[in-house]
Amino acid sequence: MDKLLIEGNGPLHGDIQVSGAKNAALPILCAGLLTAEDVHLSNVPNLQDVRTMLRLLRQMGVRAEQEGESVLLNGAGINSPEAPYELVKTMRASILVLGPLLARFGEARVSLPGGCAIGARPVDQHIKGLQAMGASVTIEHGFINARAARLKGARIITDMITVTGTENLLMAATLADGETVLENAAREPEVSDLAHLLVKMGAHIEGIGTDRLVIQGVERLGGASHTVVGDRIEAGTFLCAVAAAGGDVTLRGIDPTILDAVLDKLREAGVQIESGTDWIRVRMSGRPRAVSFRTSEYPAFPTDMQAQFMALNAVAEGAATVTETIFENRFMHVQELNRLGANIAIEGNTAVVTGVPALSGAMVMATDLRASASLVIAGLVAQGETLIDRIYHLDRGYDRMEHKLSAVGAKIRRISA
Ligand SMILES: CC(=O)N[C@H]1[C@@H](OP(=O)(O)OP(=O)(O)OC[C@H]2O[C@@H](n3ccc(=O)[nH]c3=O)[C@H](O)[C@@H]2O)O[C@H](CO)[C@@H](O)[C@@H]1O
Ligand SMILES: C=C(OP(=O)(O)O)C(=O)O
Repeated sequence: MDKLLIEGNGPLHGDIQVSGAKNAALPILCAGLLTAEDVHLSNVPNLQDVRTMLRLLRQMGVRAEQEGESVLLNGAGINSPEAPYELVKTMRASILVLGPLLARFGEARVSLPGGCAIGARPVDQHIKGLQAMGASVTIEHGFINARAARLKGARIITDMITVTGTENLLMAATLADGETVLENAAREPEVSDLAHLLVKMGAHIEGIGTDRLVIQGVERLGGASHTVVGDRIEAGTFLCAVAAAGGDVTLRGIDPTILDAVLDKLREAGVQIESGTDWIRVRMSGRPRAVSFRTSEYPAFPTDMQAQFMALNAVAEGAATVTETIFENRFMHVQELNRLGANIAIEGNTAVVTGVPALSGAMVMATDLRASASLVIAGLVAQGETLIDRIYHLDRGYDRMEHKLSAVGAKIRRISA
């Protein structure tokens, strides 16, 4: 199993190219299931989750050619509308094949994703929405079996805001008979990016970027070309790294307006931010100030940035509270940060972080994707060496992170077992 070895090494300087967003690329790859024509994608990040999704699509009979950050999909030859447990268990986003398969082929068989380190993460709202559209759904032997000769438009109000739930129902609705209204829809930029691709494929969608999506179903969708939006969470992670370690770094390939809540908190922490249409420059000297926040749905502060800000608060001046409202178990990084000398106490869904002047390197274990990122940030500022085990979590969602950080002066290297 690969590990990352980091030596705390002072400020970071230079440029970093941000990759395409994992959470946009995964639903967008699934949209390739909705058509028999070619879908050309660019800015697809080089991630384990993308490789897993391509494997899953190929197994169903999709032709998927990948060259660098471009992917060409063709779903003319799909012969098996099924997502097996072996792939779903490694990547929960596999559930995103359910809506497109059912809408285009009238049937789908998708392994139920299990819980994961950050919470139980049920998919009841995906199922409820498809049932409202006339699907018959049974759950047997760990699989969701869904059937519908043709889905029918419906008005669907999900019990909570769900990102992949909105994406699954949106994709299903594009080929349904009649109008679907998705109330309480997720407004995350990655949902909008998917919707923009669907429109290019011939879908009729109104309300993109709002919490009410209105979709007029069409008989079929065609091919399209699309560039995946930049990854705001990857960008946010590098911003936190500079905020903690100090330095002057410009991130390229990222729209700053989709990071408003994160940039606000960084400014509050004392970080200097400048930005243009597709870049963000971050400058920091001295110790950050601790910042309190609570996670919430977009456009508020993202849960996927909570762990990285916890690492930043760990070395900040003062104390702050961090409240996690999206997932019931997303504080697994706290124990590991404390192994590095942080002072963090958990009270229910709130963590109280009292900043310390310095962390000290140690052996730590990554427990999930963003927990891994928080340990990398902590390792960059800790005195001495930090060895992070189980970085397969990091590889799911970061494109060559150690290369990008080395290029701006970090002492970080992968140790392959
Ligand atoms: C691939 C992808 O895009 N992953 C993102 C997506 O995950 P994901 O789409 O899985 O997260 P959701 O938005 O669905 O989850 C939000 C909350 O709703 C609950 N819930 C959700 C669906 C459902 O049917 N029933 C239910 O109870 C979840 O357990 C969670 O507590 O949004 C999360 C919240 O921004 C991010 O952290 C993930 O990075
Ligand atoms: C929780 C995340 O991803 P996933 O939904 O793929 O597990 C994440 O990107 O932080």
